[in-house]
Amino acid sequence: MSSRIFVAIDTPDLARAKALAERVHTHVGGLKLGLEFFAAHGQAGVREIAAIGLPIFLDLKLHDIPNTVASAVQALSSLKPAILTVHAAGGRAMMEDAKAAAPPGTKVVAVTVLTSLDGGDLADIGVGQPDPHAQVERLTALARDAGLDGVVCSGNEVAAARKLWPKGYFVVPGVRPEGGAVGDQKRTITPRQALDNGASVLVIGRPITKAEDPDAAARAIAATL
Ligand SMILES: O=c1ccn([C@@H]2O[C@H](COP(=O)(O)O)[C@@H](O)[C@H]2O)c(=O)[nH]1
Repeated sequence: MSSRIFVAIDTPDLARAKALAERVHTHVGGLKLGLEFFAAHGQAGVREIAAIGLPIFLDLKLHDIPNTVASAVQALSSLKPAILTVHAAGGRAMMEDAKAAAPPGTKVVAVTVLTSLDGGDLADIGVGQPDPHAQVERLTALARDAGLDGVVCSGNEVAAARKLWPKGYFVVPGVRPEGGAVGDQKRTITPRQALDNGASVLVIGRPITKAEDPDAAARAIAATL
């Protein structure tokens, strides 16, 4: 079950990223690199982390017009990430073009509603339906119809999303061990509950990377699965 964990290596420090990845790599199934790391080290940095030998989840959350996103996906293709993210809010055509530009073997998944947002935040940005649950369902159906591989949502919505898309691939961040500090996350869930609700993979960052002993933290979480 530890193979269902992708650790979010969120740091702009390449040496620290490598050290963290090396420490946890035998206890997890993959490594997630996002904006913080990519802005600092680009494709060369991704290749260095990929050399450790685990699948790479490139979480760049692309969101632009279809032509720009498709070109960006094409420019990233030689990295052959296992998973690549776009924002579902970019619309159907953007998602269709992103998938068409991705290399075979890369799962393109759409972020529905960020796990750091709640209903109040959705109202602030003018989402007509300020209920994260309903918005996740709406964007899951759109991503499915656009031919993507799956979506990113919180563990609170994943059961409903999977009902709409039984064969979808569901990536769940905002995961916290029982009693863990939530930080900026607003829609959290425990690792066990997320899997029970239908997550395909879990994204876990700070509960592992900020722990005094990251490998012990990863092992302890894996033991709850
Ligand atoms: O809705 C989303 C989409 C992506 N993320 C990313 O997952 C990790 C979570 O890190 P934690 O330290 O476990 O909170 C982080 O890299 C986010 O960019 C997300 O949290 N929510």
